[in-house]
Amino acid sequence: MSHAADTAMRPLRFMPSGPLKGTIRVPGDKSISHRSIMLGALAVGETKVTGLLEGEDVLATAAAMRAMGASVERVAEGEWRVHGVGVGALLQPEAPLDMGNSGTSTRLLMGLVASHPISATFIGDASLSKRPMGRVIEPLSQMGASFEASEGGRLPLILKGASPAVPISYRLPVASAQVKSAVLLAGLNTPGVTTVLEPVPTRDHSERMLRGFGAELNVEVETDGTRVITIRGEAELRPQVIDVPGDPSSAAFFIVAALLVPGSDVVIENVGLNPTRAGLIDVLRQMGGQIEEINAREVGGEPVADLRVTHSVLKGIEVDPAMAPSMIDEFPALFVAASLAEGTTRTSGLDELRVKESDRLAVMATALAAAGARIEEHEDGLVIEGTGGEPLAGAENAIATHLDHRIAMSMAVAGLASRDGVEVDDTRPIATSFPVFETMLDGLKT
Ligand SMILES: O=C(O)C1=C[C@@H](OP(=O)(O)O)[C@@H](O)[C@H](O)C1
Ligand SMILES: C=C(OP(=O)(O)O)C(=O)O
Repeated sequence: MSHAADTAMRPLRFMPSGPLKGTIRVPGDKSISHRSIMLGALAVGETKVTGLLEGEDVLATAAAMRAMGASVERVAEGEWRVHGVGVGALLQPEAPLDMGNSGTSTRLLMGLVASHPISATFIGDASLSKRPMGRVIEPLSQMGASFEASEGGRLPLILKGASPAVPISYRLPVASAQVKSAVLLAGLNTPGVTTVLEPVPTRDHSERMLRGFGAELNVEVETDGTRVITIRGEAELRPQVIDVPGDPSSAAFFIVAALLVPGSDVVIENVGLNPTRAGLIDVLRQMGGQIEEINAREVGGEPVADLRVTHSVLKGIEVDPAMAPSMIDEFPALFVAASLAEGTTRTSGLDELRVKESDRLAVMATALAAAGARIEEHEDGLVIEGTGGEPLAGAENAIATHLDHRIAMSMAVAGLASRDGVEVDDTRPIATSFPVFETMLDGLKT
């Protein structure tokens, strides 16, 4: 599964482009795709999924669920069938579960295994093996699971599930949908009621989908805004028909590209606009970006619209740190937009960016500076002095992407908005979340 292990690095130079024009439809949402397979694998009967993202991260989840007894089959492009084993009936995987580059697969599956009477070894690529798993080891240990992890709570790790697991009430110490989801998924096969207290709201796909599959899940909001999420265990999940909306995190690269490249006019169809995911669009509008929502509707229980994006002169702003969870994966793309805005853009409260596929603050600061942007790196954010719409100079040497798909795609967009182009050292990681990125980009060039 680890693309990086079996092929050579694939560098590519992204050259300045003329106006981007046309209509595209980005692939399915990665978070919803993972959860469709996981929950389908726990429901008895056939779950039908259309619009599934066929990126490496989601394929890692599919392989893991197969290794634990579910049938997960591709019928046609984006169209999948999952036959589940039922909550409580996951099988002991015979080989280590290879999570590739995917934090979501790892942390959510750790939650599932933690309350089943099985053990599993989790392995991943060089990037994933640096990421902190202590944040899920802690609550899952409280529920009775045991762990043998590598130094600092990292992969490879062996997890032995608890049977029965113990229901807990857990206050999230970090704003993380992955930690929240790990505890809720462990709660599915735990007798009694498991509670997660979420002081800062994060993406709520797990809550929506668990309820959709028939779990007894409730959310109450306390006066200080804390969300209290309860799930009753030993649930019986019913198979579903799911149409996965387009991924706003993938759309982000084309939104920013269309705003930055003069003369652009692009329609991106079927973009998921769940408010816990749509922060980038709000911020870009505050900066003066013209992003129009057309044909707002619901797809798969999520708000969706087509977005028409036209070239705009952006203005630097101070980004409210409270927006961070609703655009956590979009900051690399925002930093590119800010590099061409008029004036200063300040971001803060972004410590979490340091523990993604790469340290996204340090890596983007270095990458954009190399491409001619004016950047200051702070402990929890970047301050960017924009060019006022002038293209960036571009980068002579290849940009180091550190096995991080979002760095590669963001710097590809920086290349489009530059004078001499930007070379990224390795485009392979793009296939983790957006395998058709380059083809789609080429299709918009005029
Ligand atoms: O739950 C999810 O599907 C995700 C949650 C976020 O991670 P954190 O929970 O670490 O913030 C996000 O960065 C990731 O791409 C997907
Ligand atoms: C952080 C990301 O994913 P994950 O945590 O699943 O690796 C991402 O897609 O930007």
